[in-house]
Amino acid sequence: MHLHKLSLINYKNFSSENFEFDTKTNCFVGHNGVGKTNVLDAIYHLSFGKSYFNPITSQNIKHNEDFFVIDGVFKKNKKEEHIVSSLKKGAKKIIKRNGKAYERFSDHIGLLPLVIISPYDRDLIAEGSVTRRKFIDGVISQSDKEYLITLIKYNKVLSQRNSLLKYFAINHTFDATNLAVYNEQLNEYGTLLFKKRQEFLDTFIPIFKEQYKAITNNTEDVTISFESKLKDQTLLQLLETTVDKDRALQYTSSGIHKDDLSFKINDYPVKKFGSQGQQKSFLIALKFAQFHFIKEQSKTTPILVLDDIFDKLDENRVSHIISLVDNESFGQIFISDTHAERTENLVKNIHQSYKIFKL
Ligand SMILES: Nc1ncnc2c1ncn2[C@@H]1O[C@H](COP(=O)(O)OP(=O)(O)OP(=O)(O)O)[C@@H](O)[C@H]1O
Repeated sequence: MHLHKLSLINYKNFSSENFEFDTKTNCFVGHNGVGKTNVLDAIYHLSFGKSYFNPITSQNIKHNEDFFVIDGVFKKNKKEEHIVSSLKKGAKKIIKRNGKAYERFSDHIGLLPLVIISPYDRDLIAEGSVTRRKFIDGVISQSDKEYLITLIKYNKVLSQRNSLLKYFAINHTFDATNLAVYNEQLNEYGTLLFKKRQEFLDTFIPIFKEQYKAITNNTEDVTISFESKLKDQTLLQLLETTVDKDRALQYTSSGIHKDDLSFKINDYPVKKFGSQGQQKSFLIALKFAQFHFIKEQSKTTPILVLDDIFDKLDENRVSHIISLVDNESFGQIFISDTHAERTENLVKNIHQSYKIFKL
């Protein structure tokens, strides 16, 4: 699968721009702030129906304009997939596949798998559990429709349960029967999601360890462990034991929306004890593992997007990583960098065919 053409109108700093891509490697080079990341983000948008960097879609309309259009032509299994995402200020975003608008954006997820490696990945280590859950959800959703649909249902019921808890508090009332309806539903969806997360990690963690070893060339013991209260009890039991707490807090304090991952190197948390280099290698291994996992599950080679790769690592490390990319298991790649010469020297080693776009 590859992205053949991309047209942007009023997307972030671009008024009107057209690209025709190489089936293998494509690089965007230029000074800081010229829009390299913005093009990569537009490509991400075509795959996920939203920006990677700015989730408030209306803010992606070019300043002083009132709409944007991202238009991409992909080739997948010898067929053309024409995806257009557009937004007019004040209206709802529309995503069309081959001329037909999606009723549910979630139907689009997984059609055009993509993995992005960007400086923002550091949030996976540095920030709270929500970024790690988003990572898990994002990886599984690209190859498991049932997971995504169940997650949407879970989140809807969760928000309804939270509204009910607020209602109880405001009106000084309580209705256990009413709450029990939501508990049952959360239990049904949450149990499935928990099981799928566990199954995912059973496959994913060994791939991650392999990738970390290949990237660092050493034998440090890296571990990812799944932290979930559902390991010891059912979600129904959990919700019943935390009911008083939930009423006091006016939100649901337990469930799969509290699951987390713990990252360790040689038994010490990466966040506190990992060197910068170790943290960067850890993140790249996570993303490469994501790539291989999705490829295996969806039987489609994801597009790989490497934003500002030199921000993460020195030139030797990047060359080493690129040498890992340099094989047939990777498909189309998009790279951004500020130095044209450095990028060209690097990409020559990936595939013989490449294109450099100077922005
Ligand atoms: N909605 C918008 N309208 C107009 N310009 C925007 C909008 N959103 C972002 N920009 C501009 O896009 C530019 C940033 O582009 P981008 O992040 O793609 O740069 P870059 O080339 O990747 O830079 P760096 O090398 O520093 O990462 C900034 O100048 C920013 O002001």
